[in-house]
Amino acid sequence: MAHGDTSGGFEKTPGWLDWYDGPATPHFRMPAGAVDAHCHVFGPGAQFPYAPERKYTPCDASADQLFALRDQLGFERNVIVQATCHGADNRALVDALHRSGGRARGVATVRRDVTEEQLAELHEAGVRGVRFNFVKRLVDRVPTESLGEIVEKIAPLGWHVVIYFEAEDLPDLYDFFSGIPTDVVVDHMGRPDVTKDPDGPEFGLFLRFMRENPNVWTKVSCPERLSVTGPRALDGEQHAYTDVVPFARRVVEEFPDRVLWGTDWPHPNLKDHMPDDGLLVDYIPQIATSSDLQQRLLVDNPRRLYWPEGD
Ligand SMILES: O=C(O)c1cc(C(=O)O)oc(=O)c1
Repeated sequence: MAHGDTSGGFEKTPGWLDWYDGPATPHFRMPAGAVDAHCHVFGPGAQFPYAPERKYTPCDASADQLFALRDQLGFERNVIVQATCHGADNRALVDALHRSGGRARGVATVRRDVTEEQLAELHEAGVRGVRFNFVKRLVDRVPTESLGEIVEKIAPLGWHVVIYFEAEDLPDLYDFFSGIPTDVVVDHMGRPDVTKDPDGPEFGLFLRFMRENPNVWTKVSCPERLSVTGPRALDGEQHAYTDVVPFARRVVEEFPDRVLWGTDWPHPNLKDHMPDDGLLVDYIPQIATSSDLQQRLLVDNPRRLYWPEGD
């Protein structure tokens, strides 16, 4: 089977782009102990079926393939985030965590009726957070009251909440997000429209959200998703996605202790290209321009959040 096929009788969403096979070895020298703090596993569908309520059907992307990429890129650890194509069935995630030998932590999706026993099992496997998704093309909206109940259940475990939303929805969600008492991690900088001014009101609201809420962190990830003018991380490009750089650099410099970075492998739902993950790693020094900022972004911050107990 080719790397990107989907097993178990599932048919990929038409136009699906498979993850990039044989990525370049990055030029960027990763600091020791670096964490890829946002990546996913898909299936394999034959073993871990995709959820009936999913909005897309991906190619398979297994834990072993993820760990091979980790080694190739020079990361030591992963934070694996439950992908929406698996709904609240966390079995593929938990299996990947078990296979990682302690080198991965997880962020799960749970429903309001999740039990203490189920949460304890997830914790034992290495889960340290739950993900709330507000991107309409990915999930049906869950009422914020239900999410509030979930927060009450996970807070005693010391978990945090990962939120995924688009910039235009922040004004409506601002108060709900600001009321979450645990740590909060925003996926992909709240998806700014990078054709707008980084000093303008839209990104300004996101920066204000981070300033006003010291418990809020963000992943400065996914330039390949946010970029409009590129250039793309392909064919040896060493300065990819320059249109996203001013946004990410701004966040890294103002909040150096509350930023994380991840590959987002296997890059669900990209429409126009699939990046070479080696060249995507070479984007990092454009946004974290000193070894001190790189150390915090890639090592110190993710370890504080996901391995606070130390090694
Ligand atoms: O923008 C996306 O399509 C996307 C989807 C998912 C997911 O399906 O979980 O996760 C991401 O981080 C990004």
